[in-house]
Amino acid sequence: MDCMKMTGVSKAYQNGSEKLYALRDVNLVIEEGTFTAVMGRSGSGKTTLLNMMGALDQPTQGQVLFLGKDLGAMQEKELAALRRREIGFVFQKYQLLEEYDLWDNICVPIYLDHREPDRAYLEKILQVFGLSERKHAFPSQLSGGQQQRVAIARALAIRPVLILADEPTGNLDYKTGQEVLGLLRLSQRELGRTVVMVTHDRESAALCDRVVTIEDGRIVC
Ligand SMILES: Nc1ncnc2c1ncn2[C@@H]1O[C@H](COP(=O)(O)OP(=O)(O)OP(=O)(O)O)[C@@H](O)[C@H]1O
Repeated sequence: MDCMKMTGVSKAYQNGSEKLYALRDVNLVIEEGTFTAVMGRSGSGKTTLLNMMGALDQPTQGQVLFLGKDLGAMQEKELAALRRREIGFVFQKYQLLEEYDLWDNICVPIYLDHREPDRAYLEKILQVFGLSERKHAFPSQLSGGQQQRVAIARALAIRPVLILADEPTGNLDYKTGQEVLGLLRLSQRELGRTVVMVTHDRESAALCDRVVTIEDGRIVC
């Protein structure tokens, strides 16, 4: 099944009397269980595309289907539930909560959904991610690479269908970035998640099943 299907998606901003297109007539299918890289220059529309996929933003034209459901036809409440349950987000700047320890950080999306964490599953993720010993550390006590691993663990905690990662290795050195990429790859291969990742790095993109390149809001290949 298609995880995501975009048809004729455009996003326009009114800039005075001019219209600025962040996305233009994008047609894109992301199949379930695949790892896709999104590349393009600064300002080409990568984040806008990811935000559309994550139901964080709505197109001004066109249709976005997630698992066959039309996001444009859903109420904000349903969209919020979908973001909480089906989509894991990973950002360049980790976005962990400083006042919570590692364990609580990864449980936040579960608490927000008023569910009980599946301890055994989360312990397993932490073990695979090499974080078991640091469960009670606070974000400020962790390295950048460790913080990004926590962010991926948090994204996986809800067992999402889709993981959206916006330059997840952007703040990391080469080796740590490769480790983080490896964990995203593992999430896809071993856990069957669909991953879409924005990256500026050709080498990282080469590890993906597919590379989508955007130029000036259009998909060029
Ligand atoms: N809220 C907004 N209002 C007006 N223009 C916007 C808004 N958000 C984005 N844009 C414009 O849309 C275009 C695409 O932005 P987007 O953030 O998607 O680019 P990007 O490829 O992710 O860039 P970067 O690599 O620098 O993060 C840019 O020209 C940007 O200035």
